Amino acid sequence: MNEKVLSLNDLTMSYSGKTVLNGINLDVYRGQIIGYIGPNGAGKSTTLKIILGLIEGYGGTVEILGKNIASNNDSYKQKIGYVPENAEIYDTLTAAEYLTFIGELYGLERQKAEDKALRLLQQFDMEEVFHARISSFSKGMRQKVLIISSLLHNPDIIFLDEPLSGLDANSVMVIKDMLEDLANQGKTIFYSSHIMDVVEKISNRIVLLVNGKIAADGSFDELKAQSHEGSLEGIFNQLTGFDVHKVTAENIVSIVTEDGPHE
Ligand SMILES: Nc1ncnc2c1ncn2[C@@H]1O[C@H](COP(=O)(O)OP(=O)(O)OP(=O)(O)O)[C@@H](O)[C@H]1O
Repeated sequence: MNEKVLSLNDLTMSYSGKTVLNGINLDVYRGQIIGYIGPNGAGKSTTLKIILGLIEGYGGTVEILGKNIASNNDSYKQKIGYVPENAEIYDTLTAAEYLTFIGELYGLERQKAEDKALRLLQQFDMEEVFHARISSFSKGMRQKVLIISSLLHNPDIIFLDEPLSGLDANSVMVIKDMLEDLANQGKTIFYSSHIMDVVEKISNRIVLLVNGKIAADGSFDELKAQSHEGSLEGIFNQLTGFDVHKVTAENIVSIVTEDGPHE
């Protein structure tokens, strides 16, 4: 498990002169579950999109399984899975069509992709909608389809951007256990989310990004020992210098209610 699978070296990114990533250095090892957290706009999705080859014009290097992703060989993409935060999902397709299509893109044979997709959907009690259009699905059902689509090709590294969005409590438990099992099998999980109690539970390493720089990196216990806060939520608030939640909440309520009840 000491194999380095991902290496970010002095990663930088700017949009129209505004620095978004300001020199990220990070080595990730096989079997790790990285909780990648940070305030809104910190640069988490940007990091993921660069690693996935979706954004160009960045500075520094990204190595996946020892190869620089810029060396214009896309074969590394076969080894990674991605659950994006906002997915373009082809609404007019059925779950069967969509998942088979994605499976084929990743190099699976059509029949194999379809069969695997159905068996995975069955695990979420969704086999009845295998041939229904995705446009008729609830938010949670779509999310399950997305998660399945990222796993069909048995990737080595899985990137998840807010993957539990819309999932009910039972499904959340399944996904949490599934991620742990995958990591135990040597898969590497890169997990970005704002749901601190889940990140705290599933990650064996937490990386906090603030203003495009890594502000903390360690296990939950290590971060806890450094900050003397009892929860990841508390650590997050402390390390991001946010201590005005009560005042902000009071301000919001006072603005909302300032004119009394609406007649
Ligand atoms: N295509 C773009 N053009 C211009 N600015 C962008 C673009 N994409 C992202 N940004 C800016 O880069 C910064 C980082 O965005 P990013 O989506 O990486 O943050 P994040 O940490 O994922 O935030 P969130 O927690 O809200 O999802 C933000 O200020 C955002 O406005």
